[in-house]
Amino acid sequence: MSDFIRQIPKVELHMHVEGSIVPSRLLQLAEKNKVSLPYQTIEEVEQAYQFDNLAEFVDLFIKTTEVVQSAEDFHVITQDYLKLCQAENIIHTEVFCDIRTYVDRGHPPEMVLEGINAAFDEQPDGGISGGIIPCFIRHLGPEIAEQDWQILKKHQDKYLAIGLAAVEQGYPASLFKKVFKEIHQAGIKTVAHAGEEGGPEYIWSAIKDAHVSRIDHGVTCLDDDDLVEYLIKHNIPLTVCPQSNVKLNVCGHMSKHPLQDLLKRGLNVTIHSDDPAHFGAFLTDNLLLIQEHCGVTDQQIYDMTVNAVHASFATEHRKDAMMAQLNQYKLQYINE
Ligand SMILES: Nc1ncnc2[nH]cnc12
Ligand SMILES: [Zn+2]
Repeated sequence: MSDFIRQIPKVELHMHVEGSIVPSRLLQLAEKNKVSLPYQTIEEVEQAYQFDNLAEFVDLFIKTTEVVQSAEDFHVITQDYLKLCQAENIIHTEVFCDIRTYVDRGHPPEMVLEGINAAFDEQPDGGISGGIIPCFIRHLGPEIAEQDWQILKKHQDKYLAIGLAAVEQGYPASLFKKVFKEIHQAGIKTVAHAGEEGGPEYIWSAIKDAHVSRIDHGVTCLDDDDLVEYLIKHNIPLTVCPQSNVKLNVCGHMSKHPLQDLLKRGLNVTIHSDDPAHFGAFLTDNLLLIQEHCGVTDQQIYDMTVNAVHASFATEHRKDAMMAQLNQYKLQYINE
């Protein structure tokens, strides 16, 4: 069964690029850039990656981003990540980043956008496709998001969409209504983390106030039948990250994850890794874990991958090519 998961072409839509920095690269960048970290060995880094909740995680996440200090560093971490994608047969990936953390440290925003894009640009024809989704850091509030938008406005050819991430509780998308209206009017697609720790009202707000094409996480939608109905009617994808939900105490053990309930209700679910290095599970691991602990079948894995192709911001032409690749696996494994 797991051969199917390892071999099927995959699509990643919810992955924060600094969350893919493996401990060895983290330590190497810290040494190169003379950043003093509270851990010296790979084991110490791994031990530090234990979290009680999202706020605690976001705090550590932002601290570890200090090791990334140049476009070349972003280039290298994205190259590392794309190599892992190749090994997992991830054929398309849309990576989150934020510019604010770096702008506040005196770096130009181009450092982030151009560093990451340089790695995508090196992909050969027919190689891994994708791009960047810069996110506002919601706990910094709407004024900072507006400043970020003024920067991002000038670089519209360098990203696929704009997102909203970081500490959710107390920071609904409604606070960012004005800036998201401007972004929407500029014809730029949006996504937002919602319903990770926050309740259904955060998801409603992401839909109504941030005009999102996808909800990142969205697992708490099950607490509101009207919301579930709305998400189904409008076919709004939920980019669900099972291992992240376990590691950040959203759902307890993986066997308690609400994934099968989301699927039974007929929601448009896709599966992703969020911060794979921090949570110890890249995309393939997440798929293996849900198969083992949530009873997810190969057919469900296939269907969620098809959902991810359609939920992506790839061109229609690229989506057709991805579907052609996926269909081969359908014939091989599902129709047998
Ligand atoms: N799981 C997550 N939720 C919100 N913001 C994040 N930034 C990195 N990982 C995140
Ligand atoms: Zn996330």
